[in-house]
Amino acid sequence: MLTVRAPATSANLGSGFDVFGVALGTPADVVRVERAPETEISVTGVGSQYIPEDPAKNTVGAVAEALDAPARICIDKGVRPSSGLGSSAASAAGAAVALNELYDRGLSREELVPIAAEGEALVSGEAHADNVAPSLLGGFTIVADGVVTQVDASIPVVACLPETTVSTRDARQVVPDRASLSDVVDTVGNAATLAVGMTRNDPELVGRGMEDAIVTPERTALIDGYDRVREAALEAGATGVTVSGAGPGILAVCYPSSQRAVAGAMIDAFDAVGIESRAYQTTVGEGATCYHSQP
Ligand SMILES: Nc1ncnc2c1ncn2[C@@H]1O[C@H](COP(=O)(O)OP(=O)(O)OP(=O)(O)O)[C@@H](O)[C@H]1O
Ligand SMILES: N[C@@H](CCO)C(=O)O
Repeated sequence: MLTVRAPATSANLGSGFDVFGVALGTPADVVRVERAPETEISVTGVGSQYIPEDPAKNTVGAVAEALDAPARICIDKGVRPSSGLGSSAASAAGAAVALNELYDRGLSREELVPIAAEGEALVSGEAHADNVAPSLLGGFTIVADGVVTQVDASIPVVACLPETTVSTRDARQVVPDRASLSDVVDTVGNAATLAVGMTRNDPELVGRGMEDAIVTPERTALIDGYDRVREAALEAGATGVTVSGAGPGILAVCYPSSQRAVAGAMIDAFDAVGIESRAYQTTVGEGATCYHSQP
């Protein structure tokens, strides 16, 4: 039995739609695998009742198929599905690392990115890799034209998850297919600012660079309480706030000294509109870790 911990991730970061992603210190999925004649999947943990165990419908089934690596796969979900924290991607990334090891396929983490992205194609209709890349590689990742660039980063964040859910498939329907030149110019400027901020571990630059006037405004309309939560986080000291992935999770960047206040303000703001939520106070962290192996 071989065990892999694969972290939650936050994709887009506002200005980097389908391009940027970060690995989060917490939460994470734990994926255990052992060789079997055919793939069998069992799922426990947060939201497991909503996750299919049929290999044709689970992201890890798509990964086992792509690696030609049938296995008994146990997923212990720490990342709630349809939350915006890359739940489907965490399982896929964990399975990719575990099965690559189990079957001695010898693929690098970069080579596993398109394989894990097959799982995303299964659930959202598109093999976008902006969640699987940081879950596999850690830190901050840029996926551009199929090529992944990674930098280690250590930025404090608060990921606040309301009890509501938004499916990525639905949230992709509201993405506009056109943008004005001035919005594109602003977004390029913000994305560049954010990327430099990651290389400098600078929460101010990262927070400022998350602004986006193209995709995010359409997505926030799907999240009850978004404007109130964003305002509350900024007032409590966040340097930037945006939708995490396809939502409904909301990501705030901050300095360590204001992390606790930001988390409390976000929970209170959701509470004020009658929505329960939980906040992860964490930092941009490591990629999937293979931490236990037994014969
Ligand atoms: N191993 C898995 N883990 C989680 N969800 C899975 C898994 N396999 C299939 N799914 C399905 O994928 C959907 C959740 O994926 P979705 O992309 O909508 O959410 P997410 O991964 O939490 O969010 P985001 O990609 O916005 O960060 C659910 O319908 C769920 O049943
Ligand atoms: N880039 C993807 C991430 C969510 O899986 C989206 O926003 O649709």
